[in-house]
Amino acid sequence: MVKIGIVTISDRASAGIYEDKSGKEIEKFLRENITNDFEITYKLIPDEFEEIVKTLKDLVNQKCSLIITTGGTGPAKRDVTPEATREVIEKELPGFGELMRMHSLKYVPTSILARGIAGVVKNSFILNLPGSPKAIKENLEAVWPAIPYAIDLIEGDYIESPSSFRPKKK
Ligand SMILES: Nc1ncnc2c1ncn2[C@@H]1O[C@H](COP(=O)(O)OP(=O)(O)OP(=O)(O)O)[C@@H](O)[C@H]1O
Ligand SMILES: Nc1nc2c(c(=O)[nH]1)N[C@H]1C(S)=C(S)[C@@H](COP(=O)(O)O)O[C@H]1N2
Repeated sequence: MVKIGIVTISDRASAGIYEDKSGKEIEKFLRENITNDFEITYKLIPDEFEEIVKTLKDLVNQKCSLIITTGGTGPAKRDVTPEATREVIEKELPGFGELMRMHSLKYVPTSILARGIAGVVKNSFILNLPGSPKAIKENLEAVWPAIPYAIDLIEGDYIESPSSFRPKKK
């Protein structure tokens, strides 16, 4: 079974001030784009560096092949998701952040403020998305096609997804 972690990082959603719509948007996207069975571990935490690091490490140790975070990627004082992610990953994959920002400019000029990164550690691929619910699909539609193959390369679970791309083996 494919294991996936969804981590919503939001002071206000984690305090119950508003409902976490962004985590639900990630789940919706995955259900629409993955055709084999998968199970989701969901976490809702505040913008606290140590808590983010611990949550990501726990999901890596639980062998989640894909871990998607939402929130805490901007320039505000409490936005520390990229820093916490960098603390956990072994290799950064800069193309994902570059493409997400380039693609998001079509939707909103302030997408230049997002600092989300992607990277790999052990058999896990970690991706940061912005916090706004509408940003989820806008970013995932750009980078999703390369994610299942990236997970193949780190020997994670095999994700079946007609909307993804795998280079043909020679
Ligand atoms: N998980 C979420 N669910 C629903 N709406 C969200 C979520 N995260 C962010 N938003 C919305 O997107 C807007 C911009 O996101 P941003 O990450 O700046 O929120 P924020 O103000 O930093 O949230 P917080 O204080 O909870 O960390 C927020 O004002 C909020 O309306
Ligand atoms: N596609 C897309 N990207 C987006 C947005 C959006 O609405 N759509 N919001 C932007 C805004 S306003 C901010 S501040 C940054 C960082 O958001 P975060 O701090 O919630 O992670 O993401 C940006 N990227």
